[in-house]
Amino acid sequence: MSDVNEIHRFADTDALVRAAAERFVDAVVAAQRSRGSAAVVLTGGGTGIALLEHVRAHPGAIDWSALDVFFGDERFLPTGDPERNEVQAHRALLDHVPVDPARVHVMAASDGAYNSDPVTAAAAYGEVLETFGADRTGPLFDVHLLGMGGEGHVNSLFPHTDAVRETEQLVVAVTDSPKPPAVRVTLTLPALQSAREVWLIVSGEAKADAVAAAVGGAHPDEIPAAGARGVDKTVWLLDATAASALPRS
Ligand SMILES: O=C(O)[C@H](O)[C@@H](O)[C@H](O)[C@H](O)COP(=O)(O)O
Repeated sequence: MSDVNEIHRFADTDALVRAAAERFVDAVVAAQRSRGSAAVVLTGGGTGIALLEHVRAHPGAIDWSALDVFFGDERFLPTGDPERNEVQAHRALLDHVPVDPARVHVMAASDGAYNSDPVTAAAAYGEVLETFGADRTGPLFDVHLLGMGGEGHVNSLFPHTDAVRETEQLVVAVTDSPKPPAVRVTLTLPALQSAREVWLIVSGEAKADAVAAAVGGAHPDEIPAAGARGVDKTVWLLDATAASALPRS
């Protein structure tokens, strides 16, 4: 796991999303060229979905048939609910590109296979990751995208919760998320730390203090984003306001 934070600042949210999307296309293409295929983890939230919309308009040379798509967290809601992260990701990008549906690994819906039980749904997604990892050499994912909340949450890992303290399981259920909806399924810090590169794409003044705390090495129990570290790289992509509490250098 790399201790180095790479920090990139952009004038505003539009410039941030555009740059993050271009970087995402380049990273996918590079992984496909060097390893034959790429594995990415998508995130919900404003910047994460805006990035996908930009990739849809500017897909570069991505080979959609050689891409595995995972989700960092999911809002445990019925199939097709517009608040589900995978539904938003499909609308923003996945419905519009020739991705292999068998390689889009969605988390179960609350009316799906697991009898409305998020714990079983989380365990099932953990098995999906284990099976995927068993066939792969090197880190599980090439890029794990993340947004971040004002109190430093990433995926559905909120401060001072069992989920952020998880050290064994790759996926857990959350039943009392402070950000609605309350019930969610989320990748844990050990899963995040199984990505070659973790990218935190953050915009807005309300997040500036948490950005500075995470970059400054806060404890993940206080600021979960501080535990979001890639094997090779941790990349912060920030707009000017989100970067405003960082030291100038
Ligand atoms: O399901 C979700 O809501 C997320 O995956 C969550 O972790 C999100 O990425 C952050 O809350 C940032 O969201 P914004 O970019 O909208 O602030």
